[in-house]
Amino acid sequence: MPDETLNRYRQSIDNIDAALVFLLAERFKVTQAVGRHKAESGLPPADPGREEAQIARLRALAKSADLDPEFSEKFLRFIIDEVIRHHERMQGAGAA
Ligand SMILES: O=C(O)C(=O)C[C@]1(C(=O)O)C=C[C@@H](O)C=C1
Repeated sequence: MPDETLNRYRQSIDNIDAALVFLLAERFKVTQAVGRHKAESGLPPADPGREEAQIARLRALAKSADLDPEFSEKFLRFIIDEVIRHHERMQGAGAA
C-alpha cells in the first residue's frame, strides 16, 4: 500500500541530497583551484590553523542550527582530509 506521507518526506530528502551533491561539487571545484595555486606557490597542502578556525566556526553554526556539533566536525574533517589528499597528489604530480 503506498504511504503518501513517507513518499512526501522522501521527495524532500531527495531534493536535499541533490543540493548537497551540487554544493560539494562546487566546493571541490574551488579546492582544486586552491590545490593548483598551492602547488605553484610552494605552499603546504594542509593548513592546521585554518582548519581549527573552520571547525570552531562550523561547530558554533551547528549548535545554533540545532545540529550535533560532533557530527558537523566529523563531516568537515572527512571533506578536508579528502581535499588534502587531492592537494598532495597535485604536488606529487608537479614534482614528478
Ligand atoms: O584553505 C586552504 O588552505 C585549503 O586548502 C582548503 C581546506 C578546505 O578544504 O577547507 C583544505 C586544506 C587545508 O588544510 C585547509 C582548508
